[in-house]
Amino acid sequence: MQNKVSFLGPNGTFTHEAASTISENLISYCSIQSVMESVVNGECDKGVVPIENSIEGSVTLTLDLLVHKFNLMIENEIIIPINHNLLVNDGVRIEDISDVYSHSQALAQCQPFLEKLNVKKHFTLSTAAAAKKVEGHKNYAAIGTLTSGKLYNLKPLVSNVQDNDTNQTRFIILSKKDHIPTGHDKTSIVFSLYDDASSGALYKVLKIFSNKNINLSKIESRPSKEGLGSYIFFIDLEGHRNDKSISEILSEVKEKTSFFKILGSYPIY
Ligand SMILES: O=C(O)C(=O)Cc1ccccc1
Repeated sequence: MQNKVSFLGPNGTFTHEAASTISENLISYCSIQSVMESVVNGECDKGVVPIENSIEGSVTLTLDLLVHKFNLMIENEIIIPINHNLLVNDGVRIEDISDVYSHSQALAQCQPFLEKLNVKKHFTLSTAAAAKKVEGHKNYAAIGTLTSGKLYNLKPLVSNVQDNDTNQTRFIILSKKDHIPTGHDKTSIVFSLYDDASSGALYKVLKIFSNKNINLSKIESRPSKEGLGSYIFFIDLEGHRNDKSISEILSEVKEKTSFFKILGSYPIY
């Protein structure tokens, strides 16, 4: 069947909720990497993965895989509010809980609540994988969506356990191609500098954007994995890579950097 969309599953994850807003033809994969693989090998036309959360910041695995492992393009983005629930089996009281399972981002977003609970924390590949694991264990709880609670026979013992009421996550839709220009787009790029240690090296690249009045909506650095002090920079800039002015700017950035990759142009959400 055409237009299959993969997502970080199993059913009941936040990514499932995000992916449901764009398609009914969804296929669940158990890891971010396997979602990306499904698009590369043509099993699916698009894949949805989380990339950034308003409390916890970037999903670094997604960034690293896009830079180092897969040549995929960001075709669009989806932002949804995130409410976490402490999910338990029927009859379980808060004092029964010794272990809490969830995705690393979810555990981090609920840090103050979990500290008060004083429980052991365990990472799973997704929040719904945690709910699945907890089903039937009276001393375990999961952090996740109400949907995953329903799917895996758990009840929300406490709702809205995240650190902040305005918790949002940005998901990206990955494809082999990015989006055609719409007039209201942004472009995600990643690059590294010839010499991280030389003074003004990053400034010289950023100046290319500012000279042409191009607004940057995100800048973030990650280790290049080649040694301490060596970084790669992720930048989101306003405009589409097919706009003449943006394409000239990107060529200039490419010339002045030792590594350069366009992750895609797509509509601003
Ligand atoms: O595990 C999930 O449900 C996901 O979709 C990843 C995630 C985890 C926590 C917040 C947002 C997305």
